[in-house]
Amino acid sequence: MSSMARNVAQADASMKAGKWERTKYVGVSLVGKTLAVMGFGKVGSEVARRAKGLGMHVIAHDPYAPADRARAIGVDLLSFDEAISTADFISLHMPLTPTTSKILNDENFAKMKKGVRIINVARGGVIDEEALVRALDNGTVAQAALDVFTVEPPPKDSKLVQHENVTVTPHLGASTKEAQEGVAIEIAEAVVGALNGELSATAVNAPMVPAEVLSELAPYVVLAEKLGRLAVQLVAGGSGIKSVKVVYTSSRDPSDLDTRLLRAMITKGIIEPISDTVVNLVNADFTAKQKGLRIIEERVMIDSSTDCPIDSIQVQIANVESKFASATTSDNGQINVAGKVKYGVPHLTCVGSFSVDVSLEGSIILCRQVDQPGMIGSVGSILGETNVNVNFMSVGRIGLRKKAIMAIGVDEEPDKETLKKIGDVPAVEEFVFLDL
Ligand SMILES: NC(=O)C1=CN([C@@H]2O[C@H](COP(=O)(O)OP(=O)(O)OC[C@H]3O[C@@H](n4cnc5c(N)ncnc54)[C@H](O)[C@@H]3O)[C@@H](O)[C@H]2O)C=CC1
Ligand SMILES: O=C(O)C(=O)COP(=O)(O)O
Repeated sequence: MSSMARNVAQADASMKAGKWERTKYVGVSLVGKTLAVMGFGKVGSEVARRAKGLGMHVIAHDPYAPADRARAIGVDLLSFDEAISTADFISLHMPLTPTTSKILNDENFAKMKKGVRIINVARGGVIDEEALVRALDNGTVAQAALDVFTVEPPPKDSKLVQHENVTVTPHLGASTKEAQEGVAIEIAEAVVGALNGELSATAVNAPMVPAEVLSELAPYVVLAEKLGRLAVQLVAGGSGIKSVKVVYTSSRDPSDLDTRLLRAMITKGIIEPISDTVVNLVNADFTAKQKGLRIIEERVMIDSSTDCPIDSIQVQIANVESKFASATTSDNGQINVAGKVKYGVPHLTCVGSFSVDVSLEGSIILCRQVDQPGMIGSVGSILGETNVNVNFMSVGRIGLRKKAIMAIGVDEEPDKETLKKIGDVPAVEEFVFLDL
């Protein structure tokens, strides 16, 4: 940006050609100018910090960037149109995706201030290069500094590269000794993380989920997997599942909700307990297809004042026999479980038509019984006799002294004898042990 604004490259070439052109290379100051940082990620936010140090007024556009991070750096996050139409300098730092491809085109150049200066060190494809040549020729864009090109290296006769108001470098953005070492460490850490089963935002063979979205969805990812594991353990025989319906309720617009990761984790939860296949974000959809498992997703928008990405996730498995009849909600044997994230912890909130409230950690014993006094005591003492520690208990009932479900969280797996004793308690009509 500095080199472009002060014509350093052109002046250097001119002097080396034996000239002394002081008036030709009068530049512009950066101080007091407005810089629009398009893409407020790792690079964009560092550019913003440094530009503020140069006395620039910095604005940014990034549909995923948290407002508090921008505020902490003293940058206003604006809409795309507001950002490009108010800036004196526009610096691109977003990834090349179907949405950002040729995002700077004739239509958008026309919205910019006359004499704007463009810097692209992101990816060549985010600019329509022919449109940029037109904008340079008609003076809309005064100068451009480009490190990246749609085709690299660009053709020798590229009008853009040859343009006198364009400064070019051959994709040198990350070419410092320090950056190369940093990138090697980052890759090694990502590989170790992936091998340890952590979610990776940078895997090239998985659907791209931006890091910001990934961290926001993290507790829902755990919830999705646990609900899948729980639901499959309610299927008698464990297999024969053909169709799973997942309903996400959220106050956000359904098109703002990227559920690929959650779908992958539900698939993982359903498949892993009943097969040797390891399921991850890369192979989830393929594995589901291979196993004849159809996952249908439905997004339901609800009114809510809390700004969390998802209110609840419901997993329904149709046309199977259930080990625990109370988990079925219809005559065709549809198993239905639902959960929410509460204070960052995934909770089971619904089994069939019974409401419960149980954190999805450790293992769970679900009992269906008649709602009557002494049940918690009877089952609790049986578990206590064999030193099985209860970490929570929740009872959901449909009416006073009618059918009820008791969900008991246990830290250890009870032995068969202990489970049989629970089943023998007269008021217990059915029970199931679920390993999460
Ligand atoms: N020239 C070079 O040698 C180098 C180029 N790069 C490129 O720079 C870009 C930024 O890299 P990082 O900051 O490391 O990536 P990053 O992933 O940290 O940041 C990218 C940001 O772009 C945002 N974004 C996504 N879609 C957007 C849209 N439609 N409009 C505005 N913002 C959007 C994301 O939310 C994210 O905050 C990437 O394209 C990368 O490939 C990065 C390093 C060196
Ligand atoms: O990290 C990036 O996105 C880059 O463009 C850097 O590319 P390089 O590693 O220098 O080939």
